[in-house]
Amino acid sequence: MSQTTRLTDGRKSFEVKKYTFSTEVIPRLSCHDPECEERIENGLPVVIPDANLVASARHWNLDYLHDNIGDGKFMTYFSNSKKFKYYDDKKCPNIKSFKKPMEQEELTFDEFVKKINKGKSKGQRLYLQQTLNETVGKNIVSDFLGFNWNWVTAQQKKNSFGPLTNNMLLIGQEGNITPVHYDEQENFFAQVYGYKRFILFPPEEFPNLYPHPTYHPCDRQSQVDFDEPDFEKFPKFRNASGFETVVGPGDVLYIPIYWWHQVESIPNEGHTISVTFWYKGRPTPEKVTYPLNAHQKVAMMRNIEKMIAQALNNPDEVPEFMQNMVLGRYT
Ligand SMILES: CC[C@@H](CC(=O)C(=O)O)C(=O)O
Ligand SMILES: [Zn+2]
Repeated sequence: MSQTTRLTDGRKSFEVKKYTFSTEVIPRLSCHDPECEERIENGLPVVIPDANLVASARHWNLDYLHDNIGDGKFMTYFSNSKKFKYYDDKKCPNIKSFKKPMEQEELTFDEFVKKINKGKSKGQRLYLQQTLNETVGKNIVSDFLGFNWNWVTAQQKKNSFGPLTNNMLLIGQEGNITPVHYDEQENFFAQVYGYKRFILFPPEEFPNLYPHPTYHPCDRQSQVDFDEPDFEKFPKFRNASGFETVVGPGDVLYIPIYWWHQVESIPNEGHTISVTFWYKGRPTPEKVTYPLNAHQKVAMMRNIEKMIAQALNNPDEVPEFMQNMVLGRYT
């Protein structure tokens, strides 16, 4: 059994897997604490235990959702391992050798619950990840309208976030892992039921986490397997250093745009229910100030990669082109 370490959500403590990198604890601050506001304003992660963002959903569990969520379809991912590494279906043709790390299917909630029980016997794991939409039943609509929109909208405004893009409902089995990746949106992650471990890395850690190329189906995902890191291929991963926490029912974690995160439904703690609040990033400032910060540089690298891939008009030519451009020349 690999080494373990202990983490707490401020109420319970959990034994979790110890990885090769060091981490610091993400601060847990009241929404009334000026430091909490400052961290959000400065694009730093913070756990907020008392925002009551999804207090109106505190009664959500699988039975209640099953009886009230309606007969809509829910995107569900299937994995034969604990990992659910996201991929963009539209980019699969770019990498001929790409093997999908998981399967996906749209299920009714009833089918989802039935498959969870059936999957257990076949060693298959499920992860429901669906944007909440108008198909949900009236009780869920009422719970949704009861979210603390005053608080989260005030955060959006005072931090000049862009529009709310969506609220995704996430229902995972204990032990499920979303491998480390970054998103191009601001996120107030609300934990409704169960416990999730979050490991975060700032955008500055880009060189240590080796994301797939932008045209790859796993764009924004790290190539490094935290369980069996290939230090030959990814030597700088030895320098990785992050932050972590556990979120429990009622907690909100602010995940700043471009911050890497790995999410684990803590083993043996039952299933998890979460709701994301994703917002477009702040508008690009009129006047650029120097030096550029890390996430501006990530955005630049992404744009350059996309431009080169488009200009070459052949993903297979990009690796050689990029290597010819930098190897041995920028030492
Ligand atoms: C999308 C799944 C993931 C959350 C996440 O990556 C995010 O909210 O950005 C998780 O909870 O497993
Ligand atoms: Zn994410």
